[in-house]
Amino acid sequence: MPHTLINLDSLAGQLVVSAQAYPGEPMRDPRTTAQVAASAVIGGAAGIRVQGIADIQFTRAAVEVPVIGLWKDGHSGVFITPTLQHALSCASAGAHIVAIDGTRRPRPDGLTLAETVAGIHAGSNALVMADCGSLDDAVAAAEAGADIIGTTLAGYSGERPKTDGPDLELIAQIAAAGLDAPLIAEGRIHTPAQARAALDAGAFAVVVGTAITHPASITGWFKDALTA
Ligand SMILES: CC(=O)N[C@H](C=O)[C@@H](O)[C@H](O)[C@H](O)COP(=O)(O)O
Repeated sequence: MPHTLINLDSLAGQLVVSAQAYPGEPMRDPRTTAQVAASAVIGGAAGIRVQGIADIQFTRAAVEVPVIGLWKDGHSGVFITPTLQHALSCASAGAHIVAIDGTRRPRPDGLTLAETVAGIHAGSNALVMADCGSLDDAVAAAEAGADIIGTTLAGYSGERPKTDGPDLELIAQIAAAGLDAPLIAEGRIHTPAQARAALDAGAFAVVVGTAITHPASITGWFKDALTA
């Protein structure tokens, strides 16, 4: 099956908005996710990233832009779309791009990253975004056939420090490596200036989540500023 339903050129230099509410939160409803996603598109998002099968389905129905889908299962280790079956479910739900753990850690189903990417390409028409946590991850993920490299797990997989803002050093390192797959900067991009800096560091596109779509966190930032 071809995995070319979308043209990645539409994301070049653009903003992708991640809309995710966490288990138990008031906004944890796929209809809400889709409404937030549609609002982000009105504001100029060229793509949307959402978590969960129902969220992918509702969001696909609500927006015309490419949808990056993932399935978080667990909270530690390999938890972003951890197995091939999780990934194929995301693709079946309508994700144009399936985001998966792209680190070099062992996967719960025992498959290698290359086998997982090949399985997604063979079993769906989705592209694969490898969520990486280091330069070594990114090099390995590109070699494994990932269509897109993300810095999503920088600061979360133990290989890189958890920087206050985006890990611009890593973004620059991966961009300089000249990998075959485009690089999407993701993780702790909290201001428009940081988004710009990520592009300037060599990213192909930028994902912003919390700073646009997570009101509890944003409210906390303001509250902390008032009480500090
Ligand atoms: C590490 C992890 O689980 N990242 C998740 C991946 O989908 C999300 O919780 C993040 O919100 C997303 O990556 C966007 O990043 P930020 O919210 O920092 O802009």
